[in-house]
Amino acid sequence: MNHVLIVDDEAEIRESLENILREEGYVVTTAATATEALELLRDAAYDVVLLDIWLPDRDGLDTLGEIRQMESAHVPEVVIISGHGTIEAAVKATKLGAYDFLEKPLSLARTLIVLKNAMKARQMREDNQEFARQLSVKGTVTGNSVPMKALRQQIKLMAPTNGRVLIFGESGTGKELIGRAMHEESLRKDRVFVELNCAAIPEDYIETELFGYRHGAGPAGPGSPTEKRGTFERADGGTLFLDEVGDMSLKTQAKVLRALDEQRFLPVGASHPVHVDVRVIAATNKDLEEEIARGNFREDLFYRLNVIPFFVPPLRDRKEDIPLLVKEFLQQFGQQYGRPRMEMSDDALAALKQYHWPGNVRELRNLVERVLILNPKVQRIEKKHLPVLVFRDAGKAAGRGEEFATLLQAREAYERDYILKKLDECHGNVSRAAEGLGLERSHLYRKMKALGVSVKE
Ligand SMILES: Nc1ncnc2c1ncn2[C@@H]1O[C@H](COP(=O)(O)OP(=O)(O)OP(=O)(O)O)[C@@H](O)[C@H]1O
Repeated sequence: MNHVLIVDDEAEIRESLENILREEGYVVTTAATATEALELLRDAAYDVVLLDIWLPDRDGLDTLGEIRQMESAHVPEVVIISGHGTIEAAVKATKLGAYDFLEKPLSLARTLIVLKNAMKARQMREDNQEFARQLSVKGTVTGNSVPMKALRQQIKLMAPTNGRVLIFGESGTGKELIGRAMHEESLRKDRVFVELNCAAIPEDYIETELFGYRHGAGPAGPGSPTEKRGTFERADGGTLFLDEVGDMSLKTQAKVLRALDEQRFLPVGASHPVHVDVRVIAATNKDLEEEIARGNFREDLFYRLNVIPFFVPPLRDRKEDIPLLVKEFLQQFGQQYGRPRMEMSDDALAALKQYHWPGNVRELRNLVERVLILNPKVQRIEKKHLPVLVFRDAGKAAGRGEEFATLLQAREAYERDYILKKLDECHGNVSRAAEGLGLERSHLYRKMKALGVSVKE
């Protein structure tokens, strides 16, 4: 929670701010233009953006608008920097959602205070989102296809036991939802459900995330606490959901194995072990047996986690679930956006069944939300309201070409294809694909999620 992006065309301001903020312990990146800034924001998560309202290439308010429209989990707080004569615009910007504004020449004291408060606001928003997410995902596992009915039965049967479950399935198929459903039907339902996505965390941090640290042995940063409880400790008495478990290093796997066997572990820098009572539910989109053969995953850990295997098929193999899922999402978002009784035409549903859904149910859910937002006056969603992407599989037969409405759409489609191609070359190995693309593995992972790309088994 300390990543700042400074966007200003004056090199002097960029450099002096960068030096000061670095000294204060922030991680700082700079950009001279709005285009450069938007590019950076699409590739990595920032907490606060200090945005000059007067930039050579783009209007500051437009840029602010674009930032606010980014995928919600990544939207940073924006602090506007304004010069003389642009205060009015800065005030307007705060009305449009900017957190605050700073006036040039910058006062060091005020800049630091505003930045600190913006960081706090960003943290609070994240906590609230997590809380809202926890409430909103309490839904049921929807679907009337044979495999989904079987899965629901399996959940009922296994939930009350303490057995470890390993859930296999592509990204976005509903593995976490199934993990939560298991928790809610278990004897631990009144205790916590803690999720850790092993692929979204840089390798260096996984151990401290899992086991926590003591006596200041954690990563340094402004206001970093001297100790932190890891996910194992926070999940005590409840369920720990380890997502993308195949993405842990062999070293971390050895520690997890020991923690599972002994139900105790040593936080980094601690001298005494912590005892816990945790039920672990793990999930993976990789073929772990193949990873074992390649020497990337420990066989003993695999058997420890895989007491009861669950297989969630990709959405393209159970397209009969689409109408029910759409109905459920229309109801969810209809309620959220104050538009009850939303529906979708049979034509549109048929078109959705033509598409191959590489991002699975997550992609379908995102699509329903996007269509709802982009068509504020519509109560019945027709085929013409669906994004072009859906028609790509059906090609010209559907009467829509490869036209994209915006540059962003075209770019996303291109990025998506390129990432898929790289992943294919690397046999679905995200780490190697990231290397080939010149990205951090965790960045590629976030990008894949945003673009609805999943690794094929
Ligand atoms: N059967 C379902 N019924 C209702 N909603 C679903 C279903 N499956 C998935 N979803 C929704 O789709 C989204 C993605 O699901 P989830 O996060 O559980 O997938 P995942 O397989 O864990 O993905 P990843 O591997 O990328 O973490 C969530 O919003 C979830 O609520």
